[in-house]
Amino acid sequence: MKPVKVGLCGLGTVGGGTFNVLMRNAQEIARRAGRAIEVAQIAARAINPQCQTGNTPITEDVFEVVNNPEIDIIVELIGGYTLARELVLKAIENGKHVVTANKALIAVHGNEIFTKAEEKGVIVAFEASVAGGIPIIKAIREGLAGNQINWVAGIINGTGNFILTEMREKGRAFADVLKEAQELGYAEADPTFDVEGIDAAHKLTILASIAFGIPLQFDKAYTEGITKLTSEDVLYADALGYRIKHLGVAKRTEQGIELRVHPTLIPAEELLANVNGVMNAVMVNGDAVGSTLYYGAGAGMDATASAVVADLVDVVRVMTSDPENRVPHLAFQPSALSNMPVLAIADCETAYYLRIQAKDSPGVLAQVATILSERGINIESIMQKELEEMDGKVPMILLTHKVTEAKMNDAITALEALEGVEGQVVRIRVEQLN
Ligand SMILES: NC(=O)c1ccc[n+]([C@@H]2O[C@H](COP(=O)([O-])OP(=O)(O)OC[C@H]3O[C@@H](n4cnc5c(N)ncnc54)[C@H](O)[C@@H]3O)[C@@H](O)[C@H]2O)c1
Ligand SMILES: N[C@@H](CCO)C(=O)O
Ligand code: NA
Repeated sequence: MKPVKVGLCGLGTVGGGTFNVLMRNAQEIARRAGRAIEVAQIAARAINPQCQTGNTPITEDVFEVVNNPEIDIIVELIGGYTLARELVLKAIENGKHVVTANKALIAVHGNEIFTKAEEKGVIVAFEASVAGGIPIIKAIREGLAGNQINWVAGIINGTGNFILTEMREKGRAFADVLKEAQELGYAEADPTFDVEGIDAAHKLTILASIAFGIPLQFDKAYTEGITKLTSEDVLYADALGYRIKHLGVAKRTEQGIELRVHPTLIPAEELLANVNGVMNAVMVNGDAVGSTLYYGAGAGMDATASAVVADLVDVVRVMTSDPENRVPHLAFQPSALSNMPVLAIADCETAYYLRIQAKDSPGVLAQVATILSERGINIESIMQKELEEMDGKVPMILLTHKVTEAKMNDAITALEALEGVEGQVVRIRVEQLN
């Protein structure tokens, strides 16, 4: 059979990795796909120096590739929302299948893109967009198709996890570790996407859609990054038997779907608490299967290429099949997507870690306890063991039982108004994952 022709748009970290894996494993890939997969043309401005592109034609104009009639599949690895959207829509219009690693594109424009793809009978595959090399899309969309999914919780930004790990284990400075993550090719073009939780929210939006069968709703995701975390809280969390991880949580409740990304205390013995460096891990809980865990490299050249190439093999295997019988883009049939609401963060419910800077007066603890109990917030434990005592102020650390964010906001406002409390109360959500 003739080789399938691929147009590779972008030859940076992921594009370069994809090109190299396609070359290195060409025979294995052809044995799996049933046909050879050939990169017929590349569009890129910057060329990954780790790539030997040989005779493969290279242009700077992505539309030259997208409009090349020889090409069957477009691989979009340039990133961003605007040009990527235009080129993917043009590829679909031209009847080409698309493979992308671009979670920003899918989370924000996915509903439009999938609708157009379904009209045209082409596939848009996006495994590399979530958790890099981990085949999490495939696992949820296909492997868990018999379940009602209850929740998904994951460490889904490699850069952020790398930063938190290096800070905790080696005491390195935030900016220094971020710079290294950029040099290693882990970070987004704009690294605030990584450290402010936007990238994780893009990925969580995608996971929630395929887990619960809801349209992509990135604008409803609650997003909090890791930039405000202090080493003090990391130490106190350790002392309490927890680790702080940057987590994405999508949970089905009776009221709707919780969709939130934020730093989270996780009991130190939990598997997710021990996922370090650039590694990602996603836990998925289904009513039939129970909890399952998927672990692997969340970013990087070859690991991400692994997912891009797997998508290419998938597309080659099914491109001649009847579009009606393919795995739906968002796991559920497009006509069967549900309108289950995504909850505002005020309506989400978690346990909390609170750090209150109390003046060293014995009355403060009683006042704090009263404020919490008046709002039905139960205290799980209190720590005041003065890891650090400065200027007569003693940090009071509390763990609470589960409560809605709205009630906690109200309690924190009251706590901050207390005479014996200084500055702002630090709050970090706590997740038990069971
Ligand atoms: N780096 C990772 O580990 C990783 C992992 C998973 C997903 N992703 C996603 O993969 C995509 C690519 O990321 P990357 O890290 O490889 O980026 P990169 O910056 O290393 O590479 C981008 C490539 O696109 C090309 N490009 C950009 N704008 C262009 C334009 N206007 N015309 C022609 N070429 C253009 C660049 O020249 C370069 O070759 C992004 O969507 C990113 O979110 C990255
Ligand atoms: N910047 C992303 C790349 C992988 O999607 C991360 O660090 O996880
Ligand atoms: Na993946």
